[in-house]
Amino acid sequence: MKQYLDLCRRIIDEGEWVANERTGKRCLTVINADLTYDVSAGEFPLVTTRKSYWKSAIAEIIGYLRGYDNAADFRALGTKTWDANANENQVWLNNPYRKGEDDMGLCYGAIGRNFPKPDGGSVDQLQQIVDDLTRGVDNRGEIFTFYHPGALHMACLRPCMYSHHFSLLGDTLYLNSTQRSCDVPLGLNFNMVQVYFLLAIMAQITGKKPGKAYHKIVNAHIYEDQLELMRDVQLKREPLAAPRFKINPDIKTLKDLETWVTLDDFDVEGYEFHEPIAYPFSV
Ligand SMILES: Nc1nc(=O)c2c([nH]1)NC[C@@H]1CN(c3ccc(C(=O)N[C@@H](CCC(=O)O)C(=O)O)cc3)CN21
Ligand SMILES: O=c1ccn([C@H]2C[C@H](O)[C@@H](COP(=O)(O)O)O2)c(=O)[nH]1
Repeated sequence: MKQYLDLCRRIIDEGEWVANERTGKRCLTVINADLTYDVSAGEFPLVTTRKSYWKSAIAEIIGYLRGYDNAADFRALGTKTWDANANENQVWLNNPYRKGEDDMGLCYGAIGRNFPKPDGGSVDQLQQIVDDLTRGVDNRGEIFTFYHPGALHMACLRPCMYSHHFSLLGDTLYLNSTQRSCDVPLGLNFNMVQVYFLLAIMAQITGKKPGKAYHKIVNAHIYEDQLELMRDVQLKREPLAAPRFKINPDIKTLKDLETWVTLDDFDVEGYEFHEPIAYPFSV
């Protein structure tokens, strides 16, 4: 939580204004931030200086792991966070590749679990990583990437957290996640939870101990219409004690995650938080 507040403060103190063509808004921006979550110590990085809808964040990442490409599937899992990008952005609505209502196109898991090979066919990166880690193998390239430069024009949005690289030291699993673009008031509140979750769940389904997760952010920004709420409301509040994150121990395989798991299989204990803040969202 301190890391998060420090980054928010740094953007306000040192950020530069950058015009963004896609959203038509200006963003106060810094380049490069490195956050670390000690999953072995159970340091769950949940924001306490406003109410965080952490179940939405978990639903998003489970949808990515399942390879969903449709906002309706995300809604069925428990989050509406993809509705606007799938259905309200005019550039995407005009895109000939859009397959109709709720389609998100080739983004995140839809490409990551079915990554096209130049010599034909496709690769399921996640299945390969799970198989390797389960056998105790880290080939120094256990990378789950969503970034395919030749397919970006076929998606409603380019992936923001676009690479997750897993490593084994003995039976301890580590994760390095990279994010190219970060909406700090809204997106990062979810992305921190997602990086923690990804290491915790991958350790559980591969039979490893979780170590640390390292989260690199390249472009970290606050949109102009979010600035006042961040500076004058959220940053005036004192953070509260970190809660604990619980995963149903019956989740043992990737298949379990793909088939029967719901948000009821996750819980947060001891979550104390300040009043909700409704930040504006830019489509
Ligand atoms: N501008 C922008 N920021 C993002 O963070 C973002 C995108 N676009 N597009 C793709 C996904 C969708 N994400 C989203 C979308 C909406 C919320 C949001 O509205 N959050 C509210 C309410 C959440 C809820 O009720 O479930 C919040 O207060 O956190 C958060 C992340 C993250 N990503
Ligand atoms: O997981 C996510 C997904 C998206 N975001 C934010 C970062 C940007 O504000 C927008 C994406 O816009 P681009 O023009 O494609 O950079 O969404 C996030 O923070 N986290």
